[in-house]
Amino acid sequence: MSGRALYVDGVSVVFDGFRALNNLSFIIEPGELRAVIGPNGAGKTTMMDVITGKTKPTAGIVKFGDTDLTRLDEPRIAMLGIGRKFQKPTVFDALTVFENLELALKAVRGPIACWKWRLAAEQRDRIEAVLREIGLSERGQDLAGLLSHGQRQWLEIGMLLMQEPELLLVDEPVAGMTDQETEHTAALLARIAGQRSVVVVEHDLEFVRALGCKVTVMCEGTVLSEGSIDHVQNDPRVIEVYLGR
Ligand SMILES: Nc1ncnc2c1ncn2[C@@H]1O[C@H](COP(=O)(O)OP(=O)(O)OP(=O)(O)O)[C@@H](O)[C@H]1O
Repeated sequence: MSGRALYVDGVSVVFDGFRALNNLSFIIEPGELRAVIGPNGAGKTTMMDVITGKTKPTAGIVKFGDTDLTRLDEPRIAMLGIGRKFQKPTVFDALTVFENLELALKAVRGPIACWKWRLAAEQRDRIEAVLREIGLSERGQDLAGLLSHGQRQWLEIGMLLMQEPELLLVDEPVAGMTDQETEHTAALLARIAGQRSVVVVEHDLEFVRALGCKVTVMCEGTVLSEGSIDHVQNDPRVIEVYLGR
């Protein structure tokens, strides 16, 4: 897999004297799937805000390949191929599943290109490929409003995939999902990583185990532990601040 690695090195974020991130460092390799866990207030959301340009670090380096992300604003970072999925899906209920994906494709093309927009065969194929990837091939012509909670989350992941991100940040994807939907989501994220890097922030440890990837444990704005799920679950420091409570 060619592609860019994400380097976060010595990053601190200080809000009114409070250190939300404190010398945070990690590397995400191209095509890697990584889970990030940690107690409330550990700095997970702030870490994603720094990568996407919503928050500027007080100190440290954030690079995507050779590009310094700290110098770019949010739209420029998105255009570089860094996508973010928030917890709450933002799909359009009154449109079909297919139309939602079509809209995500148009969003990439920009307003002028959309003016003359015609859905070429190539783009139709791309939408159908994403429908297969997210497991919604049978639901393409259904209104998004008819989807289950889990299916809506997968559709939103599909909408991000239409933009062909190189790095996808996913915030608590399985909150409120059934066990079966959770399993499906783990398989989906494991499948879509490889062609792109995927960072998943999640509290559900069974889901994290199902992802079968390296886990970073954050606490008080920094990395407390890193390794396989078995490694971090047996790390006494992790047990003390996170698992043992
Ligand atoms: N804009 C802000 N101004 C001041 N403090 C902030 C701001 N944003 C976050 N914080 C604080 O920074 C700390 C880290 O918050 P963050 O939301 O990144 O943690 P988290 O790990 O995502 O938590 P959770 O699991 O609850 O979502 C928290 O103590 C929070 O109150």
